[in-house]
Amino acid sequence: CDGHTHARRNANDGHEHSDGHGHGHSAPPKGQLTPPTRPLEWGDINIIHTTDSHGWLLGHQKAPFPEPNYSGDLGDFASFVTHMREAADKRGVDLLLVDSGDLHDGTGLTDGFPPGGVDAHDANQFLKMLPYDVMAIGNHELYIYENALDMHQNFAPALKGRYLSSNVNITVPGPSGQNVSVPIGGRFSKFRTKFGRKITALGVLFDFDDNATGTTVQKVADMVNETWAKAIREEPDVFLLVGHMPVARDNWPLVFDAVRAIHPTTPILILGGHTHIRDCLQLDGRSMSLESGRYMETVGWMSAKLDKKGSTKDLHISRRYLDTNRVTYEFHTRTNEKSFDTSLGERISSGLQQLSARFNLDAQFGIAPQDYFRSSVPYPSNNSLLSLYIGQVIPTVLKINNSEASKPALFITNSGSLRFDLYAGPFTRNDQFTTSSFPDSFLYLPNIPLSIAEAAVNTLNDAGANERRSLSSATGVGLAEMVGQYYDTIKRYAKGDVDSIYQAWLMDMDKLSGIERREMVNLTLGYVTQDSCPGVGDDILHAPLPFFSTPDFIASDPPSDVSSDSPIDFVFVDFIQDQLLEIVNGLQKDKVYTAADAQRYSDILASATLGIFAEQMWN
Ligand SMILES: Nc1ccn([C@@H]2O[C@H](COP(=O)(O)O)[C@@H](O)[C@H]2O)c(=O)n1
Repeated sequence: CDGHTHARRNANDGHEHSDGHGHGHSAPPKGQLTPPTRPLEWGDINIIHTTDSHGWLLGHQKAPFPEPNYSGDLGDFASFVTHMREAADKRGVDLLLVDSGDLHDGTGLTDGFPPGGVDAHDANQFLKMLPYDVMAIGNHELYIYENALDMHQNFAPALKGRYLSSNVNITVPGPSGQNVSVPIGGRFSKFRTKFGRKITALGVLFDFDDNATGTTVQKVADMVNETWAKAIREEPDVFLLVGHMPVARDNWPLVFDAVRAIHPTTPILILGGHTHIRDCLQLDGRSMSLESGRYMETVGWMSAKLDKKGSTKDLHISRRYLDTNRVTYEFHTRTNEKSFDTSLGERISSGLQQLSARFNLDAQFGIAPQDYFRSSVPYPSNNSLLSLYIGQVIPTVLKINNSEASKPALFITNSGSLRFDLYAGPFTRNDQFTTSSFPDSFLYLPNIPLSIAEAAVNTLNDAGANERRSLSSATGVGLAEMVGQYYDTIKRYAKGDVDSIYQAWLMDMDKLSGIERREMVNLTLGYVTQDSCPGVGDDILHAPLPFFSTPDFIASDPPSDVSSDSPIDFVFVDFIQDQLLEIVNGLQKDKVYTAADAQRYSDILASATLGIFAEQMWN
């Protein structure tokens, strides 16, 4: 792809943001946002969909495009929902608000809690203020038992049976003191809409296997044969299949087929998530499956015109991907700057600001001298976030107060742990969490020959490169076909590792329209979606960011003056331990390494490294 761009990157001056001087935490100017041109299509059942919000409730606050596209906060979203509900009432149609999970991990609002707190607990109080009809559990609710317990005890009850975990349980002390395994939320929900339509809803999680001890995830294939069979026997007007599972290349067809076996023509609306992409497909003419991106960058819209029971005609179903900003929201609710805000919206916005202040999220570690990008610049390069992280941040920070520091070391991490671009200007506590949110530990295997450590990095990445080729929508290879071929890929997928799918999506949009669209001066940078549903899905026409392929695993430069058979410390993040041990064991036969051989390298957690680096180097 070409790196150069006419499409706007910098909202302040209308020109490409190239060297990154002086762009910090500033409110995006509304006048620079492109307004939509097409009203939404309404049906009898309409759905507003969010997924994978990961704590991005204060909106995206950086100035360079595409960030201003997503500058609306949860309060703005709440005002949008209120106006849309009123519009639905006026039309006499139903409007449902649905979320597909992953509320945890991603910003300071969720992860910046003080000692003794629980991830996302405080931010979730604001989500509870929205009138969600159905929410489903995500894998990020399950990495840590305390988070899952908090969802079970303090979040699910607010949804009154509509926080759904059809295949996810938690073990808790029962009334008689013995441990019992119970659904984290509801198994399924049957309810009537405001205008009397019967809905049967489920909340399904993909086959995730990296969940915390004390939680269980039943395989989707087993779920459809058990509990669930009862839930679908009776015919509703609409099946609402919500779940933290991508709409393509996963197990939705199992769930869909189970319903279709009993109800061949009942409308089935599927709202998925997890891979962070915008996507839509139709499993048949009376169904639609929608996935609505990530990080509150996208609000999905689906509308279905219902016909007579038993009709075999194709249903009229539409979808749209909205950018989450006030210009979009005002356009679709026919409001303006004065009439848009609701008291609920204002309460949520100011409450989130107070939470941000309480968590000290604006505290500054240092001033980043330039932008560092995740995938819109080549790796390695001077403005690659991956290069900065593995080349400078990790080797510098992990050597602090470390008795191992004098020994030669090779550092490796998964690129998926870096979740967001790092912009020039003040680098705050919130930026630290958006860029690297996981409190993962650094472990090491001592005395690994340098050549074995380097070969392990290459082997890990070979699996990743194959995977990306397969996942490109241009080839359309399904997950099932990949089993056996890329066994390692499947294991990573089951751990929740889907970054390569998001990266493949970015690669495709750059390949298909990047050069031509970035030449168009009237377009701002943003997502360009090619899905397989009819018509154009994106609400706003954008130019895609340039995309450069990056490895799934990044390693520091090998220590200098060390021969290839010299022993070194092989330092890695614990999230990749299982894969790494398996590969090291495949590459050498001197010793079978197990988890017991992996020692703690540093007390500093991954989520703290960038802040420590910024304090030392950017002041
Ligand atoms: N402890 C963890 C947990 C996850 N990751 C990374 O996050 C990705 C999964 O997140 P989704 O939002 O895509 O579900 C996964 O690909 C890992 O790269 C991590 O690094 N550490």
